[in-house]
Amino acid sequence: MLFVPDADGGRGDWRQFRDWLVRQQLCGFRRLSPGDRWHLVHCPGGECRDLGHRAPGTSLAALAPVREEAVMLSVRVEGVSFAHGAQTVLRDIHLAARPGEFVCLLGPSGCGKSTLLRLLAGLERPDRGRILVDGRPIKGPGLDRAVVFQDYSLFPWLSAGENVLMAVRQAFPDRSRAFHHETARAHLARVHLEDAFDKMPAQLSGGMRQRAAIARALAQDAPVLLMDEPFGALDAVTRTVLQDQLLELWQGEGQEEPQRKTVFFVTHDVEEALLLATTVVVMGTRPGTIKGVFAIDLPRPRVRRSLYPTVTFQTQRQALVDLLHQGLPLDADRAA
Ligand SMILES: Nc1ncnc2c1ncn2[C@@H]1O[C@H](COP(=O)(O)OP(=O)(O)OP(=O)(O)O)[C@@H](O)[C@H]1O
Repeated sequence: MLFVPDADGGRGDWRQFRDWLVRQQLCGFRRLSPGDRWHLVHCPGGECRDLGHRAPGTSLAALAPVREEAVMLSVRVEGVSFAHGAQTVLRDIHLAARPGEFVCLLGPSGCGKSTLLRLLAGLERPDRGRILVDGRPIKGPGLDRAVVFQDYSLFPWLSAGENVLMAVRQAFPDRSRAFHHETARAHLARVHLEDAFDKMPAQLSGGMRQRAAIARALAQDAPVLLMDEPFGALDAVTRTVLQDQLLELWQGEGQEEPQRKTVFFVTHDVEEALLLATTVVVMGTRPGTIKGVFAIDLPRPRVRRSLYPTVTFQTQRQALVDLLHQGLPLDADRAA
């Protein structure tokens, strides 16, 4: 399942090839009608041309001259490098995500996952390269991107409900007070916190705080959701419950990917990445670079009890673990 394009440009399984082309910003994709096969769409000068269905093994050579803007890209990271003082943290990162893609950034501690997320959030600025959201270069934090961190995601001086209300007011400044309250309550109910509107963050458990933080992020109504190890500080049981709830919320937004939010989710947990992601980006360290990109074709809805024992899951898990440990002073077999 691992697909790292070879030097002469990507042969292999069609879906992997398709995803790779999108990531290289050579093409965009769309369904021409519901239930249709995916078609490759090439947009010279903004005018879309349907290149039809491409068979497995299509050579990139035939498409190599196609370098125009890709359609349907939600987020694009173009040649981003970043340093903290003399320490280069990220070097020449290229990434692209379609609307509704769930991208897990997976990598060892210190490889720059959180830094990349902070750059996507606009909390840091790249030293080189740029990041585009919906085709526009970002210049700082914006309402088009909601962020959930491992901690500190709620304002401690506001109740859970007021935290969510604040986001609703920002997203819908022209709507009525009643609408704001109703929407905030509805978002809390989506994460099963209907009774916590008046509770202060300090009165909530870690899992409840993160659910409230997710409710606040969803209330922002942003097309892009950035999550930095949101369940990292939680116990194993709460973590699995929240993973499932996050999947439900994300999938509940629509049957087709473009109707869902584009999610970037930082984790160092391989199983979490496989459970959640449509795409896993594996990062390497010193300095942070991208080692490989996996398109995760596991069926949805993903139910861990039936998914984990399958050969496909185990094979993909092992491939990710091997790639993660490549070049690290660890024995991959023992680490698995
Ligand atoms: N504010 C800072 N000042 C200086 N160096 C920093 C700062 N923040 C992060 N770094 C360094 O940048 C590198 C990448 O850090 P980052 O937190 O992005 O990694 P990470 O992959 O998210 O790690 P982890 O999984 O442990 O959270 C690390 O070497 C870290 O020490």
